[in-house]
Amino acid sequence: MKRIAVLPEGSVSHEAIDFLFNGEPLDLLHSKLISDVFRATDSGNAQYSVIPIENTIEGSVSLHMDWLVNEVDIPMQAEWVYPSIQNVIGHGSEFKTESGEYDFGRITKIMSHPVAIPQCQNFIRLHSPGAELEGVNSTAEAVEIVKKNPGKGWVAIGTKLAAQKHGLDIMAERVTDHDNNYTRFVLIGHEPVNIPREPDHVKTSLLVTLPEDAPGALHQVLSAFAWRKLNLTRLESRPTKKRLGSYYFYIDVVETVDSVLLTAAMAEIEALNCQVRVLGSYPCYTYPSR
Ligand SMILES: O=C(O)C(=O)C[C@]1(C(=O)O)C=C[C@@H](O)C=C1
Repeated sequence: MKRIAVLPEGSVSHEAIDFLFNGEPLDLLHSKLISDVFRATDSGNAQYSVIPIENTIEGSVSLHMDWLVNEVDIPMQAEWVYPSIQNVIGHGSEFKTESGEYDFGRITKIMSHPVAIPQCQNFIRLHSPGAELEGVNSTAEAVEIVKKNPGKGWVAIGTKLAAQKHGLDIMAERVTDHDNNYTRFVLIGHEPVNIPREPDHVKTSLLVTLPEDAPGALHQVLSAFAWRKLNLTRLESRPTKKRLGSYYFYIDVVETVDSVLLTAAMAEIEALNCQVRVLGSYPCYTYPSR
């Protein structure tokens, strides 16, 4: 059985891992902190770790991207896109009016993962503008804290799975600003993973560092992909953290690192005095739209 490190039971990450492995029995090692999820595979405690890296509404989860690049050296082995369906969860009786409706104006505090709170801005602004917002380690942790603190007017934004686990009420369903709210997850590990399903495509993630003060260097890097008609699906700059104004470029290419075209493009980029690091070459899966 595969041993996989993932955020706590009832987190979006936990829901998402089931989809990737299609219900295959897994030995899940739940960790409260994403840093421990990373460390579990780094230390050999788990074979793989589940890492959320991008969200439709919030964009890159920068902290997780930075960990992938700077704190560990574990290749990406699979990617999948899964809907982040968020709900308002609490002790419903605290907010019920005489007519049996929920009065969201009575909410004093909304807790969730810092990536999940901005996904629900419209709902919060409209229904609970006075509520305090508090970011915690995961949506699942938020639900657990709310469960342990009845009578304070606190609610969590999280999954139905977490509400069920803690026996709390779902006071409002699907409260994200956009219905098409998806999260991109990667599975990192030292061995390729066997997923008995055809992928939608295969992708390679590269980290490219340009030579200093070289005008047009990024243009030349992009040309190496462009004239080979290699399809880029992501281009993002992140600070190298070495000095202000110094960046690396995170590039996703729909192609495997074994392809002649991609290997040639990488050689061309290296010949431009750029550093190229392969973060992984892996199959990608998408959750069928609902
Ligand atoms: O807190 C969770 O439930 C997570 O799985 C983490 C995470 C993230 O880090 O982006 C994953 C997806 C959600 O959209 C919000 C939070």
